[in-house]
Amino acid sequence: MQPVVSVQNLTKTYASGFRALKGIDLDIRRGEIFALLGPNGAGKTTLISIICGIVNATSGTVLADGHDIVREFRAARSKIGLVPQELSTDAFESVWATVRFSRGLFGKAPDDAYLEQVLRDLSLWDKRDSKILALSGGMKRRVLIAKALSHEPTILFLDEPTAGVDVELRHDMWQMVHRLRERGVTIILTTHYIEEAEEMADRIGVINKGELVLVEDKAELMRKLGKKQLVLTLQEPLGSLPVALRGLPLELSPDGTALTYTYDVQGERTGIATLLRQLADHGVDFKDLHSSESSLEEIFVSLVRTAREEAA
Ligand SMILES: Nc1ncnc2c1ncn2[C@@H]1O[C@H](COP(=O)(O)OP(=O)(O)OP(=O)(O)O)[C@@H](O)[C@H]1O
Repeated sequence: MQPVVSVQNLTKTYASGFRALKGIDLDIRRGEIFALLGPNGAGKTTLISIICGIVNATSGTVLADGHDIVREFRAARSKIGLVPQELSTDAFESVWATVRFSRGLFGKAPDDAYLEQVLRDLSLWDKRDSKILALSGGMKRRVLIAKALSHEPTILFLDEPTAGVDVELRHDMWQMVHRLRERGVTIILTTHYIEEAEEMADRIGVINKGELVLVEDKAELMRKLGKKQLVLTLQEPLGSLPVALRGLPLELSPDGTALTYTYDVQGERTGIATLLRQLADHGVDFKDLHSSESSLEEIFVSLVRTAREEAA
């Protein structure tokens, strides 16, 4: 099946000379929920802003539902809904007027029944006559989503949808995303949160320093992320790892006082019992032991490293 969004060799260098995107190739499958994950400044917003026609690319091409986003801008844009991070709408208008106006901008014939359904799905129907100005932050976020859906897009971008929102809105948002997917809408969201990607996405792309370092099915990625570490603080510093222990996923800290053992949480055996036995056999005593899960940062570092090694 043809991808619904096709990004080829996309680069962006800002006027400052900063290279925000360094040759991105990415195909989004029709009907999937795709999460773009990356640390601050990785290039997520730049990438989706280019696809949505808000920022010009320096080079490369993007097709949205088969339309070139530059040569066939209107056709491409009409397929796309964008929920930005911040609200930039006329604060003095009512919710209803805002969504009707948004729909009109895309040249769509009025369809009040459709818009009513969108507002009801977002628990905004009761607020339809309220001025945006008078709404709470969470309600304003809902208006952003309603606006993005007003012209019945087939591709919906959500930029950091749940950053700073309360539990109820987060829950509603996730439900809405699943409902839209059932209707065949493709959803692309950016996030800092592994949990959010884990909860929602079919596939995950990791972007770092303007490069797409990995695109993978969620299940596969979660398997890779499922690493835990056991840190042992030693009684006596070690000059080096005993030879017999070198085959294990063990790392000695530079000062020789701690050993870090990395294991796969989803593996059948953690190997910890064997590790402890072998340490005892080789006279390595420890005074403290604690376990930790890999932090998002460590995951990124390890993913970047893996991607580089595979490319080499
Ligand atoms: N107009 C601009 N001029 C110069 N540099 C910019 C401009 N817009 C963004 N950048 C830089 O490009 C890089 C990528 O920014 P972008 O907003 O795409 O990142 P992001 O992954 O969305 O980050 P965040 O999660 O913080 O929103 C950042 O280092 C940012 O400072």
